Amino acid sequence: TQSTRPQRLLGAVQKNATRGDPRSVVRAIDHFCRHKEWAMNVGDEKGCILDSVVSEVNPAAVLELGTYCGYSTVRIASLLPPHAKLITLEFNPDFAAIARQVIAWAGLEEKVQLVEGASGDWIPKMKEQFGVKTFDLVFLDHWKDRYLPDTKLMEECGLLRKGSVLLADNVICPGTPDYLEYVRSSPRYTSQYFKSHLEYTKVEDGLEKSVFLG
Ligand SMILES: CNc1ncnc2c1ncn2[C@@H]1O[C@H](/C=C/CNC(=O)c2cc(-c3ccc(F)cc3)cc(O)c2O)[C@H](F)[C@H]1O
Ligand SMILES: [Mg+2]
Repeated sequence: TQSTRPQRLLGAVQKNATRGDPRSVVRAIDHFCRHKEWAMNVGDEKGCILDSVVSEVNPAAVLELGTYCGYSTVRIASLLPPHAKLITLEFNPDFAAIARQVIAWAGLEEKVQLVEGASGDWIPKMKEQFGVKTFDLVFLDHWKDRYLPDTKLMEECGLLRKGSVLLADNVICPGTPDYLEYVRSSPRYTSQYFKSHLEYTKVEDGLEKSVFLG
């Protein structure tokens, strides 16, 4: 039977990356996506911006919406201080299964909790289920029309504190117009656009960094 693209991406990691070496896992995925098959990972160019924001925030609690194959999960988790935790939500069981193996190959299982389910169902349960108070950093990279409703849900559930950072992928391509309008016009956020390119292409895209003001 035919393999799927995520399965072939995992194969490239197992073939070309060193177990326990997150950077080699990131490099193997980027090489696969640039030279073999494009896939919707945040990629190396936007990934450097992601890395700099993670390092600046130095978060103890991170939420990622949309794990896919775990590329950004590995990038973020590899930069976390000891005892910091990354919770990543993925509702497609096939993607979740691949991501678990990518995260394991990187040796980052201790820092990552992959939750199989929908953000809308799990965001309201974060406190009771995972003992989370608030998130220091949220990386949004799931369905683009869900960025805004899920942000409002996180606000309502008290998961954001003064200074919490939201970092959103794809605000230009495919685009998240309602989310962008909201974080840029709301007095409760200060927003900054990091211009870049759609992963592995020359098409414009970028990340929006929004700090919640409480
Ligand atoms: C809605 N709640 C969810 N809860 C848990 N997991 C979820 C939820 N929603 C989706 N997922 C999960 O999160 C992932 C979804 C990622 C979506 N990403 C994109 O579409 C996306 C698209 C492009 C793109 C650009 C140009 C072009 F020509 C073609 C594609 C580039 C990008 O960087 C992207 O991130 C996963 F697939 C889904 O199961
Ligand atoms: Mg993306």
